Amino acid sequence: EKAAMEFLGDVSARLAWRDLTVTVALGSGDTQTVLQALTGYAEPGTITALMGPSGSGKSTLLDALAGRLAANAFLSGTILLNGRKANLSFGAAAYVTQDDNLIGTLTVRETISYSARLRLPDNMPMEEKRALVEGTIVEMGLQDCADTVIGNWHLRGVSGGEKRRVSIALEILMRPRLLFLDEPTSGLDSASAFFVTQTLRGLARDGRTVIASIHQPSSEVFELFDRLYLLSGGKTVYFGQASEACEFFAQAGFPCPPLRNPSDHFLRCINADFDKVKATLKGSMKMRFERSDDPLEHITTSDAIRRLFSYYQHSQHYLTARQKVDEMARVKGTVLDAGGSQASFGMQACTLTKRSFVNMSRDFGYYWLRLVIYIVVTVCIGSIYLNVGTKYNSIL
Ligand SMILES: Nc1ncnc2c1ncn2[C@@H]1O[C@H](COP(=O)(O)OP(=O)(O)OP(=O)(O)O)[C@@H](O)[C@H]1O
Repeated sequence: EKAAMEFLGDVSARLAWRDLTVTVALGSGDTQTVLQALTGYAEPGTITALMGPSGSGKSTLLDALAGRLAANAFLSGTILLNGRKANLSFGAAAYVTQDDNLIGTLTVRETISYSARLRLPDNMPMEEKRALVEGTIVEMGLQDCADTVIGNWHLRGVSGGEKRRVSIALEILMRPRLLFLDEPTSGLDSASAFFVTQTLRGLARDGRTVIASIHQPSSEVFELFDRLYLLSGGKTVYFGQASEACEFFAQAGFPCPPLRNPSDHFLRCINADFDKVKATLKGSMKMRFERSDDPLEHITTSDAIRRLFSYYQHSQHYLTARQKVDEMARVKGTVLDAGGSQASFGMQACTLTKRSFVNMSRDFGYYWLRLVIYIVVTVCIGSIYLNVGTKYNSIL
C-alpha cells in the first residue's frame, strides 16, 4: 500500500508482460507460434531495445504490447500498464512505424503544426499550441531544418535521420508516456542512427517509457540502451541490463571476442542463418584464417541458441524479471488517458482542407502538371467542335 501511495498522481507508464504468447493462423489452416511465453517489463526513464534476427518476432512483440496485432493473431498471457490490464488500443501510447508517412511539400515546422491543430483541443489558445510545436522542434533537435521542406521525388528535402526525427516529433506532440518505435534507425548511417537514439534517450530521461526494436546497432548506439530484450525464434534469449549482456554471454560459454561489436556478437550467436553462411564459407580461403578458439566454430547456431535459451531460463536475470513483474502487478498506478485526437470535426476538416491546398499548390506534379494536362485536354476536346456550326444538321 505504501508503494501504491507513492505512485498516486504519477502519470508515468510502467509496462509489464507475463507469459505472453502470440499464435497466428496461417492461410493453409495451420497455426504458428510467433512468440513463446515472454516475460519482461519496461520502466519510465529507461529505453529498452528489442533485438533479434529477422523474423524473430520483434515487430510482433511491439504490436502485441501496443494492442495493434493483426486480426489473425491471438494473444495469451498478461499485459499490465501501471498494474492494470492494459488497453492501449488507440492513442494511450505512441507508435512510430518503420516508414515515414510525411507530406513532402510541407516544411518541418508546418508538418508539426498541422498535426498539432489536428489533435490538440480546440479550446487551447493558439499561442500555447505554437509554443508546444516550438518546444517539440527543440526537443527533437530539428531547429536547423525547421523551415526546410520534407522533400519528395523531385524536391530535395531534409535527410533520412531528420525525417525519422520528424516522425517521432509528430508522435510526442501529445506528450505520450509510452513510446513504441519499430526500427527507428533502419536505413540510417551510424552517425544519424546515433543522433536518433540519443534523442530517444533524452525522451526517456524525461520520464517516458521507450521501447524500440533495433537492427544491428553500432557499439555507440548500443551503449545508449538501458535494457536489452534479445529474441530468437520467438523465445527470450536474454532480458536484462544492456551493460550486463556481455557478461551473460561469457558465462553461458560465448564470450565476445575482443575487437567485435557486442551487439554483432549477440546476433551472430542467435541467428540460425549463420549455419548456412558457415556451410557456404567452408573450405574457402576465408575459413583458413578464422580463429579456431571461437566457441561458435565448434557448435551449430541452433545448439548455441538452445544452450543460451536454457541458460537464461535458469539465470538470475530471469528470476529477477519475474519478481519485478510480480511486484509491478501488485502496485495499481494511475489509469492513463485514452489519448487520441481532441480536436473537433470542424477543426480537423478545416485543417485538412488547408493542408491539402498548400500541398497541391506546391506540388509541381500534383497541381501544375495536372492543370496543364486539363488545359491540353480541354483544347483537344474543344477543337473537335470548332466551326461545326449552330444548325441542327451541322452535327450530322
Ligand atoms: N499476422 C501474421 N500472419 C502470419 N504470420 C505472421 C503474422 N505476424 C507475424 N508473422 C510471422 O511471425 C514471424 C515474426 O515476424 P515479425 O515481423 O515479428 O519479425 P521481426 O523480428 O520483426 O522481423 P524483421 O526484423 O524482419 O522485421 C515471421 O515469420 C512472420 O512471418
